[in-house]
Amino acid sequence: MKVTIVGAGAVGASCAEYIAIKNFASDVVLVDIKEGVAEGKAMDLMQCASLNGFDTRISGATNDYSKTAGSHIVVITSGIPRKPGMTREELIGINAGIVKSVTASLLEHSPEAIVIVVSNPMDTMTYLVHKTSGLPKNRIIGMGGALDSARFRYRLAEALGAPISDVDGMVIGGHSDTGMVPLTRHATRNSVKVSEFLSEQRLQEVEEATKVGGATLTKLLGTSAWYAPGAAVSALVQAIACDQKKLFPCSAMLNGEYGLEDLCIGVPVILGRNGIERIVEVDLNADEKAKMKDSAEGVSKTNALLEL
Ligand SMILES: NC(=O)C1=CN([C@@H]2O[C@H](COP(=O)(O)OP(=O)(O)OC[C@H]3O[C@@H](n4cnc5c(N)ncnc54)[C@H](O)[C@@H]3O)[C@@H](O)[C@H]2O)C=CC1
Ligand SMILES: O=C([O-])CC(=O)C(=O)O
Repeated sequence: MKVTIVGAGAVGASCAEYIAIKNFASDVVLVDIKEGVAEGKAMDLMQCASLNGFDTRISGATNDYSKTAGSHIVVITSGIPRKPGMTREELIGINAGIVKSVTASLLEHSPEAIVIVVSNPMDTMTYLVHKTSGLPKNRIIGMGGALDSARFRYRLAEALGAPISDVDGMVIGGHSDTGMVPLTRHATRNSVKVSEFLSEQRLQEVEEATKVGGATLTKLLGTSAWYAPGAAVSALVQAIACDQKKLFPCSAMLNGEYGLEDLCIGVPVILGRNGIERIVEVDLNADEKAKMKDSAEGVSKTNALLEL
């Protein structure tokens, strides 16, 4: 199983590290436009192999896509991250051009690959890959909901005073500061609804902290986060590589599901060797449906800025 990651920056390198540590892929290729960076990070990571006990071969290439040929899964993390005070949507001007050209180069050498899009604004970048690549929709997956859900579980566990392993919860909708839809009504602590433990007000605070999870870290770090994003991407890669049939919220092209059409937005999907093997339609109440509709309007507004 060969995995290529374009963008050997913070998220790309973190993703490569988690994939290697989980030891399920034979090869990981890092590609970056900055001379020597991908080669250097690959060498540094390979020098962890004997210490961390993995056999995955990690190599790097400066803009040479011939090294990526025959990849089963390709991950796009190339592009600029936001700075404190910015929204993800403000990155569209620079990142759209990068994502479009990187996708074309990747598919030239790996026409059968499944594409995972990470660069922001992620839902719109995923839509761009759909509109420009001609790939079937099961093979284009946007990563956002897996990360947002991990942050939701972190905030729920904090509020509950419970271990994170006790908590289950999911975030759907757009991967933006205002567009996320945490499904609090469905969240549980070891099968017991979290509303049995937490007040309505505390749950609202958890939802708000979840939605601005990326912005909170960007303010603290001066750039956006990379450990949990890298871990979230590696979980999606593993689900596909190992045909796990795991359920994750991912940005998927919708054709009527959730009453939405012609946009990519976070919804629960089953991931296996064919990429998105099924979109799962959760029964939403009126409030959740309204939030999902608002979120979709926001994503569509950003999509309209693309020059397709
Ligand atoms: N979807 C999600 O949940 C998340 C998305 N992101 C997004 O991921 C992207 C990457 O973030 P970081 O890794 O923190 O940024 P970074 O700046 O550390 O790394 C980006 C890398 O992309 C490279 N790059 C730029 N243009 C390229 C091109 N044409 N070809 C190959 N490489 C190119 C840069 O040289 C750099 O090394 C950002 O757009 C960020 O907003 C970050 C975290 C989570
Ligand atoms: O916040 C950002 O810009 C990066 C990102 O998407 C996240 O960490 O959720």
